[in-house]
Amino acid sequence: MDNDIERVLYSEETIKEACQRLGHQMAHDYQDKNPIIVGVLKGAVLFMTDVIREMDILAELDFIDVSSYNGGTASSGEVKLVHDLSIDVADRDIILVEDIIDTGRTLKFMQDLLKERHAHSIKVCTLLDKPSGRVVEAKADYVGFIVPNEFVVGYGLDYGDQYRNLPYVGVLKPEIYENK
Ligand SMILES: O=P(O)(O)OC[C@H]1O[C@H](OP(=O)(O)OP(=O)(O)O)[C@H](O)[C@@H]1O
Ligand code: HPA
Ligand SMILES: [Mg+2]
Repeated sequence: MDNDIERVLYSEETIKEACQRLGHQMAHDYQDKNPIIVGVLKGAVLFMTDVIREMDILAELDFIDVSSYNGGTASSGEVKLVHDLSIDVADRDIILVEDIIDTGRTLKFMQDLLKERHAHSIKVCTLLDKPSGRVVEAKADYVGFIVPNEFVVGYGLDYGDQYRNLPYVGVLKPEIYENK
């Protein structure tokens, strides 16, 4: 798989340092709040499991699966709820954990859903933020790295459901997805 990567953006070690920084920041902010930490399937799973282990606080975990890329490199524009939460979020403090915010459509969909269900507070932690991709207004409260306007894979991020198991984040060679 490494041959398909044009260049590594964030190494395993760099990602680990980001998980420690973000985890400690959130643990400080959520001391005694017992938040529900919601991982956004599938892409955020690796980041979620690493960052929560840096958080020495009481917290519950849940997962949600929303999809809009269908394995491609561009948002379909339509976000679908594939797998819903299992915990009632009413009156609870929620931390949404994402791998990347690009157009912002996925995040806005989830924030609207949580507001409809009367969550007490909603904050967002993302490993990667691609502000150049925004189509809708969407902002994260805890950000690992700002990425350039390129399609990245690895550490949970996919192209065609592949590359998620790369231990680093890298830029996919355009020839892999061009003319597909
Ligand atoms: O800001 P956006 O343009 O909405 O893109 C960000 C979302 O897109 C990707 O998920 P995807 O829909 O590919 O599902 P996956 O996590 O299962 O790969 C990524 O994991 C984010 O959840
Ligand atoms: N890589 C993988 N999945 C994504 C990206 C990306 O750059 N942007 C939105 N979903
Ligand atoms: Mg994806």
